[in-house]
Amino acid sequence: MANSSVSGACDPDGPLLLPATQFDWEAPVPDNFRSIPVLDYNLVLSGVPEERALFMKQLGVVAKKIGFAYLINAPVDQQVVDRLIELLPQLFGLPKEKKLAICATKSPHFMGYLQTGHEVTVGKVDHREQFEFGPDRECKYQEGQPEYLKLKGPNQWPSEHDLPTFKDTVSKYIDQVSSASFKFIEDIAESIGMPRTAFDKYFDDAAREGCRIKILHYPAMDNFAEGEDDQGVGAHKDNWLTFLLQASNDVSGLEIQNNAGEWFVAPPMPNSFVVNFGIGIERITHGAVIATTHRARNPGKGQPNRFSVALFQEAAYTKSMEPWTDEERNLAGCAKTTEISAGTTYGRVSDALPHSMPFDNVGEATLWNRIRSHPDIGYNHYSADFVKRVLEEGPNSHPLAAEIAAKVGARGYAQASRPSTPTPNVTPSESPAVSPSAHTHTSSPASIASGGTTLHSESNKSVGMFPQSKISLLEEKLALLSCGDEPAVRVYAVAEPGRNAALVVEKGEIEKDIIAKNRMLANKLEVSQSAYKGMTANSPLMQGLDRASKNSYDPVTNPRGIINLGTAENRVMASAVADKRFDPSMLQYGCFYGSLRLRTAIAKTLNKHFRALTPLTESNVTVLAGCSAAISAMFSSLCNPGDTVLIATPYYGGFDWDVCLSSGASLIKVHTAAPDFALSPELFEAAYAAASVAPRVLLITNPQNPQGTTISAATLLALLEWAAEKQLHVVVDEIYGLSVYAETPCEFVSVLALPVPDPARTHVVWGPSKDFCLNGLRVGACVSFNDNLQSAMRSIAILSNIAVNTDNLFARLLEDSEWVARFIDENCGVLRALYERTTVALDRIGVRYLKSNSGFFIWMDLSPWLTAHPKASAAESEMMLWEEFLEHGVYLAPGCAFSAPVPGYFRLGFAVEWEILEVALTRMSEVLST
Ligand SMILES: O=C(O)CCC(=O)C(=O)O
Ligand SMILES: [Fe+2]
Repeated sequence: MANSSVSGACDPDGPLLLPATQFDWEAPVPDNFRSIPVLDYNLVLSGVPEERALFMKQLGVVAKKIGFAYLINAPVDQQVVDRLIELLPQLFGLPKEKKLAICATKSPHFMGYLQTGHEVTVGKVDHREQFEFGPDRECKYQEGQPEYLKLKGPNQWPSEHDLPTFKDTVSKYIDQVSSASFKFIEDIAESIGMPRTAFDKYFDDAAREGCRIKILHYPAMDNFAEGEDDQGVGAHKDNWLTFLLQASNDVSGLEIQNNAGEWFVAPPMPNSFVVNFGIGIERITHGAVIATTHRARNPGKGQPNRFSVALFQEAAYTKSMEPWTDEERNLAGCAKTTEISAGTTYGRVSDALPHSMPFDNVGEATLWNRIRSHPDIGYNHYSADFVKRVLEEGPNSHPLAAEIAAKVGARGYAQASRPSTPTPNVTPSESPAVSPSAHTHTSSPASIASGGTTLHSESNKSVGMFPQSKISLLEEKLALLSCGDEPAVRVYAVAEPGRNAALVVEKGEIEKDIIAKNRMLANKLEVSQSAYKGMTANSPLMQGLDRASKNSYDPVTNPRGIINLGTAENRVMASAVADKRFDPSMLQYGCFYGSLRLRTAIAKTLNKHFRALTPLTESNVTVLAGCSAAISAMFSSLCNPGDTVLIATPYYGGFDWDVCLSSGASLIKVHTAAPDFALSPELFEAAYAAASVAPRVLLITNPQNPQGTTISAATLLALLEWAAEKQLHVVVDEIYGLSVYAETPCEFVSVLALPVPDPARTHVVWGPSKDFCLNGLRVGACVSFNDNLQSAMRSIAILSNIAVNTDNLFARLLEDSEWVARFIDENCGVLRALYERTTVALDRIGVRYLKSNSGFFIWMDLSPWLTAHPKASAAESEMMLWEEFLEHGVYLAPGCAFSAPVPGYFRLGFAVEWEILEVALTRMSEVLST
């Protein structure tokens, strides 16, 4: 019996195994193809029409002739994939009792662990153990409804303690690969000449929530019993669309059968997915897309174990899998390529969904298949009648099939064939007993994410558009909002006719409710409310940085990557700073609020370059690990929880964290007006008068971010006078104070250079992140003549104190005052040149922007381009445009990240090499010209 599955395996004298990357796309695909080609998704992501067309042509060949391909550069975060791969040996290495504690036999949703011997393909036991996970969701099944609704439900996770980050990693993996697969199914339609929406009708919201994955472990044959074969999974076709991750780079196992009936190996290819189509797609496309038979073999003796992760996209359970009608196909000129006969194509076997669908819908067919593979789970959780029908259908080699057949009274079952390999050793304790009592159905509460037309009634308000693939995430958030006795906020995620879902919130005292809910949720997590706010905040600045750094542009190695113009970093002058080296001897604690040496160096530098009216000494400076820490220490020292801080919009969104999180204070946003966003005491006076809690601090940034402009000395003085009258503290963040490239000197005036009316209440924050390209160094200085404030800040500096080496390094840099002066000069020259070149390009595109003189931003008004999305609100359109830029490889910071008073503004950071900036500007103009 050994190796019986190998018959028909690769003929060593057969055609050469062509390296996948050299696949000859022009030649007709021979029936006896011996490799599968590589599809590069960058051809789609590049946005270049010719490349897209090439991809579609190649995918068409794959769809019609091969059924399998490697897909590289899929829009999936490689770090998530790598993390998952890293976790797999630990997952399967969990003690047996921990794995069995989340055994799938306990789950009506077939979620969880299945040990070897519990799956059978074409009459033989598969030698693989597996975990099945899906999007975490409530089960919507209720008594009396079709049983297949029970298939979708919550996961059984290994505990966070046993496997830290596993749940998060798998959830992200499912989310991202599902999204990629939903794009890909549209690509498949396009590749065979159908509209991209041709498959849409086979999906519903539940299907689009995300796909299931099977995490698979194929043990090497070392411990196999004598005579056992190497069937990891027997020959089969998949159901619909599979994204397979071959997670062990050094061991093959997947084998594919070509159209001549021969088998060949598809070796692992790092950083790729193997995609393949199932018989569902084959059926509805009338064979225009083929489903190809494949199998997996266990690694031989002495080889490493093999891991893989299969993500199975499924059609909607509620739909029937009716093939495309003739009209649908004729419309797109899609020829009827192959007549599909039941069960077989090209003489290949199929162990999946039958081609002729004797079922009302996909859900029933899926449940049928699942129970056929796992009659024990069927018996534990589904009606005896359904299990009986499945078992009566034909032979079933599951180790418990005979026992279950007897219990449900399946007729004729005695004739069923037994496994052709030794029955795996299944002890009762490993295989949770088939208990008749488990037949009682537990009805789960209805999900809050109900669909339906009532949601669009007058009383509802749409508050956001989200890709459908994100609905499950929304639901999670909404479930949080709505938990408690009575849902205080009724929120629904519903599909819109297009490709987005709308989040609908019923009118009501939403703000108040959310605050109350947040308090409750913070209590539940036993964290403070401000920490909870931080934990749940999700700024585009963070998201953009994350996405841009994970797929960062490089002209040689990643020319299609994202160019980051959104993050406030001066990268253009970084190399000029890099030759200032660290002193490695500084390994002991230093002064927690900055060494005397560093504080002195900072004081001297600011005295000189900010032209301080009253010279600073080291006693006026407290240093922390970055300006966020400095601002946080300053506001924690100035404010009590509940205090308020006046701030003009647009402002650097990070203040939401820096100012509020530790202090418990909140921001009162004072809206300025486009196009110049000017500040005035009157503006603040109005907000002051309207505030229910008297403000305690006025926070100003100068030079301004995101505007890239300076505040005139006259305006500053007027603001300081007004604040002094009100006894407000004024904090001026001057972090861009040395990056002033204005044509006329003195366009920037530091508050330290002014005769301030209330010196004890006037404070400055400065650090080298921006002016010296040292974001990563983490140095931030609180500058103030107020001794009490200094001691308060120094007392909490230990919570985020500067590293000694950093302290030393930066002190040495500043002490080289000639170098500092030269650097500032050179930096400003470079910034000026880049500003000019960038604005010339923007003028050419026709983009309006605020004229800047400092920092390294251009605050662009892209509102004329928002009208491209008539159905969405302006704020939604801003995010859509943002997304479009990202998809075209440019990250710009959207105005909402700065609480911009009007939608449609974007911040462009131009402190990058001109060659790169130029590429980014071209990409921008491409987006704006479509
Ligand atoms: O693990 C593999 O390589 C193949 C898995 C597979 O084909 C399946 O589970 O459907
Ligand atoms: Fe498969």
